[in-house]
Amino acid sequence: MTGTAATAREPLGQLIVAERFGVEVPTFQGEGPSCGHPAIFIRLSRCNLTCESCDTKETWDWSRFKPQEVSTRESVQDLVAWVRPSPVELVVITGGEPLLQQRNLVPLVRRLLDEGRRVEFETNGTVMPAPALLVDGVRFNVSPKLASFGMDEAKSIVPSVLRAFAASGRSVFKFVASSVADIDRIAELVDRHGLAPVWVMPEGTTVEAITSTTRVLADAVASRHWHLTTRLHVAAFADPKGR
Ligand SMILES: Nc1nc2[nH]cc(C(=O)O)c2c(=O)[nH]1
Ligand code: SF4
Ligand SMILES: [Mg+2]
Repeated sequence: MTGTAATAREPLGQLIVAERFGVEVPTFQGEGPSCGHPAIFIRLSRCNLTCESCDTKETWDWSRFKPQEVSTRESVQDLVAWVRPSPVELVVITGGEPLLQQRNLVPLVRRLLDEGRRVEFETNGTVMPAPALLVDGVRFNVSPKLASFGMDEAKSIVPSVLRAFAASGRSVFKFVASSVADIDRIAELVDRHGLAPVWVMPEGTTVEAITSTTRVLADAVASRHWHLTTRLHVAAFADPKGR
């Protein structure tokens, strides 16, 4: 069994969490428009996609991981209390696919915003966001997965959802790329679905891979007047796990 979506059956007010970090050991948002900004991370378990190049398979690949061993149920209240002592303004909610649990994210996000935080979601762009999440203080870093990333685009490209994110005015589109051919594919998707602003991030989990892929992509990204991001946490920390 892989890629199991968990939604309606979870007890109200609880989230299935894979890991959380950035309070006890501080870190930065490593990717996208807030790259370099101090950030706290809540990584939710479960995904509706099964990308071959996924670097967080512990959130969904039940052929390799046991869900009970790689996730815990945590209440909204406990997560808010965990964040509270930190001076860091930005809370990043990632996964997996965090919007699979959006019913229980609404109260979490509301309380974080009430306490003066800003929230960014890292989402794969296949799940329609609830109107209650489309509010000031929330941004969506929408990362549609390409066939070259090992995902069937018939599943990963959902035009109605991409258009809703684009229309929200609260989204950026952050594509992972490893070749100039990927940049051409991104351009087709961007034109077809009216996606903006566009960010491109090199694929890679080592400094060497990210550096060499950045060199491969940079001219093609710059010539389209798109944004380029790195994966700062990979370069910044000797052990980027939990950072
Ligand atoms: N520092 C840091 N920044 C990140 N931005 C997006 C992340 C993710 O795994 O979604 C991530 C992450 O895992 N660590
Ligand atoms: S959408 Fe993201 S979390 Fe889900 S399988 Fe693909 S890379 Fe992994
Ligand atoms: Mg990551």
